[in-house]
Amino acid sequence: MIRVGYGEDAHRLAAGHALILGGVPVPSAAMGTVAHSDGDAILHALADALLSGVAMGDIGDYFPDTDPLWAGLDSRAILGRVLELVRDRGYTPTNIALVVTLDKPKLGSMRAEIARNVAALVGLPESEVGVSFKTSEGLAPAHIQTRVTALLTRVKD
Ligand SMILES: Nc1ccn([C@@H]2O[C@H](COP(=O)(O)O)[C@@H](O)[C@H]2O)c(=O)n1
Ligand SMILES: C[C@@]1(CO)OP(=O)(O)OP(=O)(O)OC[C@H]1O
Repeated sequence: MIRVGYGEDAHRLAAGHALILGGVPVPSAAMGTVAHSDGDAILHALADALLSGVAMGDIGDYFPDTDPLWAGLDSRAILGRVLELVRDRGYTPTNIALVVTLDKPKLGSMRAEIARNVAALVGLPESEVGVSFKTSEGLAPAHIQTRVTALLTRVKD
C-alpha cells in the first residue's frame, strides 16, 4: 500500500537570522528565517508531509511553537522524531519532491547538496529526492515558502 503526504511551511525573512535549508546552511543569504526553532523550512514542510501521509497531524502537535523547550531547536530532531512515528505506523518514505520559493539568493548551485543532505536524513538515495527552486517574481522578497510531497510505502503491518 502507498500513501501520499503533502506539507508546507512559510517564514518571514530578516537580516541577522540564519537561513538553513534541508539541514544545509546557506552562506550567501543576506536574510534568514524568523522562527521559534532553527527555521529550516524544508525540514518543517517535509515533516508535515510525512505526518499528513499517515494522518497523524502536524509538527505543531508534537513541537508547539509556544513551548520554550523547542526554542532554537535543530529541525533535524523534528524530522527524526517524525520518521520514528511514521515507521511505527509501518510506513517508510520512498520518494520526496520539494519546492522552495525564495527570491534571493539563487540556490541552483546548492541543489545537489540539499538533495543529498535531505536524502541522508531520511535514509533514501539522492535520486529519490527532487529539489526545485522558484522565485516569487519579487512579490514576496522577505518571505520563504516551501512545499513538499512524499510518497510513503507500507513496509510492515
Ligand atoms: N532562490 C532561487 C529561485 C529560483 N532559482 C532558479 O531560477 C530559475 C527561475 O525561477 P523562476 O521562479 O523565475 O521561474 C529556476 O530555474 C530556478 O531553479 C534558483 O536557483 N534559486
Ligand atoms: C518548529 C516549531 C517549533 O519550534 O516552530 P517554528 O520554528 O516557528 O516553525 P513552524 O514552521 O512555524 O512550525 C511550528 C513549530 O513546530
